[in-house]
Amino acid sequence: MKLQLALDRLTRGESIRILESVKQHIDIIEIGTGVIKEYGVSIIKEIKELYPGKKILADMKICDAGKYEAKQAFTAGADIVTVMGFAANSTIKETLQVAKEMNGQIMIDLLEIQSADRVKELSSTGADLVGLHVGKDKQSEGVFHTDLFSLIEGIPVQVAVAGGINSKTLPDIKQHKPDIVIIGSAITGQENPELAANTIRNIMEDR
Ligand SMILES: O=C(CO)[C@H](O)[C@H](O)COP(=O)(O)O
Repeated sequence: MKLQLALDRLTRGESIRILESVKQHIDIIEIGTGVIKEYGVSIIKEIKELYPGKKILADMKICDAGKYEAKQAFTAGADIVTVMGFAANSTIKETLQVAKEMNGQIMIDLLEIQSADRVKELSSTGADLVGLHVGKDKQSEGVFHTDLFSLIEGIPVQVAVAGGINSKTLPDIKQHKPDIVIIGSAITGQENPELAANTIRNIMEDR
């Protein structure tokens, strides 16, 4: 199980300060959609250069023009790029093709996808990593719940989980053995992000 730190709604300086304090606890650095919109894809390049040993996920949330936008992120140094599950199959396939050519991977964000048939269809494109995700705005109705795992049951995909996950909800989520746990605010929004990341890592590792 890998820990992905989501850098959302942060400045460049805040992102780097937090990364410096939590780097020993995390496996994947997610550069959030809003951060990329604020600074452009150059922020991907900058963070990859600062942390060459970490995988970088660029949360591009691609929903169209897949080839062009995936290329932008991979060229800047992303290892994984997100594409939305509601995008056209042609977008998914083109993004996947670029990932293969550029030695990268795509994560299909299942935000608002409610049909397992759609997940099967997505998996049949050859994509092998999906994200079960409760969006920031929808978190006011409830954060990530383990019921969401039913969406991928029996489908041969690796799974990431995201959406308001914290040290209290993680133990239940862990029982479902997700491949990647994505955590943003429960680390970046804390007074002591290092302590928060350490606590989460300890739960993940049964320490
Ligand atoms: O993709 C995202 C928002 O679209 C976030 O990265 C993801 O939801 C994790 O952040 P948080 O733990 O704060 O919910």
